[in-house]
Amino acid sequence: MLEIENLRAGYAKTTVVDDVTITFEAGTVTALLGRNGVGKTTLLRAMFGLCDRQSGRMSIDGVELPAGRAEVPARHGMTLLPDDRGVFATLTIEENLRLATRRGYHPPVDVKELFPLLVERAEQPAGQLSGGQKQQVGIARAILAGQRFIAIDELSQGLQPSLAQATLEALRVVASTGVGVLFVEQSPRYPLAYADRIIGMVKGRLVLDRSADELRTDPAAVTELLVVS
Ligand SMILES: Nc1ncnc2c1ncn2[C@@H]1O[C@H](COP(=O)(O)OP(=O)(O)OP(=O)(O)O)[C@@H](O)[C@H]1O
Repeated sequence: MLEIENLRAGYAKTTVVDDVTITFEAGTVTALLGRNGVGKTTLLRAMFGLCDRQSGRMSIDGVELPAGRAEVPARHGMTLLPDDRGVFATLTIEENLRLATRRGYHPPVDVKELFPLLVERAEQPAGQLSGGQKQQVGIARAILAGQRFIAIDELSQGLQPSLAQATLEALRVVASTGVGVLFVEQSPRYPLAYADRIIGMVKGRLVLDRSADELRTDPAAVTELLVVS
C-alpha cells in the first residue's frame, strides 16, 4: 500500500501539484486522467523522488519514502516508466531487460510472450527502436522491476491498440498478485475498460476519485474532467 499525504511538488519554487492525499492499495489498477499540462507527470515524478517535493509525506507498506531520494522507491520494488520511456539507448533490448530484473522476483506474466519484439530484436540497441517499440521495452522493464508498485506515464502513447490492450490485460494479471498499478492517460477509453479506479486531475489537484464500475454507468464525470481547463 502506497500512501501519499498532503503532497505539494514542482520545480524549484514553482508548485505544480498541490494538496494530494491518496492511498494506492496493493492489487488495484488505477488510471490517472487529465488534460495536457495539469500535472500528471509531475505527480508521478514526485512519487519517485524525481522532482522537488515541497511538502508532504509518502510511504510504501509503512516504509517512509524520503524526498529527493529516487533510489529508495526503486529499492522497495516501485518502478516508473516515464513519458520519455526511460530505456538505455546504447544497450541492447536484452541488456535493458536484464538490468531491470529483480533477483528473486518472478512476475506472473512473461514479458517476452507479451511483446515478441523483445525476442526478435533482442540484440538490437534500444536507441534504434521506434517510439512505440521503446514503449514496449519500457513496459517490459517496469513489469520485471515492479514487485510492489508500477507507474506508467502515457501508457497507450505510440502503442497500436492491440498492444495497448494486451499490456493492460497483462498489468491486470500482475495486479492480481498484489502489485499496485497506476497508469496515466489523456483519454477515458482504456481507463474505463481496464482500471478498477479512476482518479482525475485539474490544475495540479485531484478532483475525481471513483470506481471505474461507477464511472462506466456515469461516464459524464470523466468527460467533464477532460473539458474543464
Ligand atoms: N522541468 C520543469 N520545470 C519547470 N516546470 C515544469 C517542468 N516540467 C513540467 N513543468 C510544468 O509543470 C506543469 C505540469 O506539467 P506536467 O508535465 O506535469 O503535466 P501533464 O499533465 O503530465 O501534461 P502532459 O500530458 O502534457 O505531459 C506545466 O505547466 C509544465 O510547464
